[in-house]
Order: sequence, then C-alpha cells, then structure tokens
Amino acid sequence: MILTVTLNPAVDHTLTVDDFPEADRVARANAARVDPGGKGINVSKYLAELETETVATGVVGDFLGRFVRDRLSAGEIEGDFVEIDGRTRLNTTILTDDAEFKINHDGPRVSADAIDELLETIERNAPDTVVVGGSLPPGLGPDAIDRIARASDWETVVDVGGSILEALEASYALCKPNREELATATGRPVNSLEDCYDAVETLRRMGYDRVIASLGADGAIMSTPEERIHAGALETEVVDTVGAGDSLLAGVLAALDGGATDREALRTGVAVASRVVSVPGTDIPPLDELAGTTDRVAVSASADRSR
Ligand SMILES: Nc1ncnc2c1ncn2[C@@H]1O[C@H](COP(=O)(O)OP(=O)(O)OP(=O)(O)O)[C@@H](O)[C@H]1O
Ligand SMILES: O=P(O)(O)OC[C@@]1(O)O[C@H](CO)[C@@H](O)[C@@H]1O
Repeated sequence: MILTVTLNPAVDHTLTVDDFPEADRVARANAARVDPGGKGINVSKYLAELETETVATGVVGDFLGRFVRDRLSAGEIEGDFVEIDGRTRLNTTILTDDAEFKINHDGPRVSADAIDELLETIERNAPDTVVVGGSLPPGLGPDAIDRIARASDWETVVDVGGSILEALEASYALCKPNREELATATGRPVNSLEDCYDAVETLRRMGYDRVIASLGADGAIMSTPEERIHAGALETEVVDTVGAGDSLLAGVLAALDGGATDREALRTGVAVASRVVSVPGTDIPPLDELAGTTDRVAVSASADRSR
C-alpha cells in the first residue's frame, strides 16, 4: 500500500477571470472551484483513480481541514489525518485566457509533537511505500521528513522543494523535482536537457536512489542505477498545470506497483499528467483506458552514464 503524507495540506481555490485584476478595481470571476489539495493528497487522489491502494495522511485543522477530510471521504479516498489547532491553508490559482497565477499560503504552525502522532498513524497503516509531498509548514524543518524516512523499513519517496531536497539526510528511494527544484537543489541553472540530466545525476550522488524530473512541456526524465530515460510530453490542450507533477508521480508509482518496467512506468506517468493538465484545478479526470494514451508517449534512453 502507498501512503501519502502531506505536512501542509491545502484547499485549492481556482478562479477563472476574463481580465486579470487591476489595482483599485473589483475583478469578477466567471468560474470557481475548490479541491482538497497539497502534493501528497493529490498523489493519493490520482492513485485511487488508478485503482492503486492508498491512504492519505498529514496534519489538518479547522474548517478547511474538515473540508479536506470530507471531500476525500466523499470521493472514497481513504484518509487518516492528525488534527492540529491551526487552520489548514487556502491556496489560490487565478486562470486567465493565457496565463496561470498561483498564490500559496505558508500554512499553520505545526509542532514536532504532531510528527509523533503522525508517525503512529503511518505505522498503524503499515505501508510499503510512504510518499512525502509538498512544503513544510512553519514550525517544521527537513528533519521531520528524515524522521519519517528512518522510522521503519518502508521505502520513502519525496516530492518536496529544492532546498529541502538539498537538506535531507536519510535514505530515499525516489525524489521528483521539477526544473526549478533541480536548479535550487544543485545550485546550478538548469536550461537544456543535458543540464537536467547533470542535475539529476547530482541528486543521485546526494543519495536519492532514483530521480524523476518533471520538465513541464519538455516531458520528464528518469534516472535509476540502471538507466536514464527521457519521455516527451504529449500535446494536449492545457487548462492549468496545478497537480501535474503529482499526477506524473502517481502514474509512475501506480505502474511500478502493478509490476511495470521503469520505462513503462514513466510513459504511464506522462500519460496521466497529460490528462490532468487538461482539467481545471486538481480535479480528477477519468484515468481509465490509459493504454492508448501511454502508447503515444515517446521514450528515448540516454547512453551517457558519465554525468
Ligand atoms: N504544457 C504542457 N503540455 C503537456 N504536458 C505537460 C505540460 N505541462 C506539464 N505537462 C505534463 O505534466 C508533467 C509535470 O509537469 P511539471 O513539470 O509542470 O510539474 P510540476 O512543476 O511538478 O507541477 P506541480 O508542482 O504543480 O504538481 C510533465 O512531465 C508533463 O508530462
Ligand atoms: O506549497 P506547496 O506545498 O509546495 O504546494 C501546494 C500545492 O501548490 O501543490 C499542489 C499542486 O502540486 C496543490 O494542490 C497545492 O496548492
């Protein structure tokens, strides 16, 4: 079973506007939606849709925390959360015809005691794999993630910011940086595909056994001890890219859980992400009949292992 941990969950509020707001004028949104979010929670949402057993956990509080719990259980996604005194945050995405603006709140203060309770929750669920996703709320440092990774022999996967990736010290089975996180974690600009491969290998040397880097419209690369593969993104109508990286990760993990090869898993991840970018917010598009979409994902191997 794949358990996800979201230390800083969110309610994702997505507004669509005709014209971007101007100073001192009221802007009117013509569509709005709210989704339970935060990176780990999104991974569980997509895993559940892919019929992979998952439990979402993390720390939630107050009425927005209740919204997250209620919406997950209404969607038949198993949740087992730790309640805190603070209020789960509200993150806002504004979509115009041709641009996407995202404002993420810091989130509530979380104490190290909540991590003790969280560890009990994780252990009680006996996962094979633990995915820790998203930012750290005020009060927690990267050591909170290291504690989770060291607590048992489950495999730990991280989808966290670049500075956290650089700071983590425990053993990690996999990490999923995006382009910006690759640059922050390695301290080098990441422009070309070769730069991305270099940065990914640096992360592997830092102790991440496998790395999947999501590169937006340039697709994704996967580096393992055995091979390095690039998968091109599929051309699709993009509504917004919120949750795209989470869905890529969920697709890869679901496929690996079902016994796929790394190459097939990366293709599945890209196929799932191409469906998710075509719906607003972190809505869950239908993820059935994926084989036809997966077949269209082109993959190529990089022979150069020297980087
Ligand atoms: N413009 C696009 N066209 C087609 N596919 C895209 C596009 N943008 C993203 N994708 C798909 O989504 C995957 C993940 O995208 P991206 O690298 O933007 O994730 P991310 O920055 O981690 O996202 P988030 O943090 O919002 O979850 C890509 O590997 C690609 O397959
Ligand atoms: O502020 P963080 O924790 O880095 O990211 C949070 C977030 O942007 O990530 C998800 C998309 O990946 C959204 O559901 C959520 O609002």
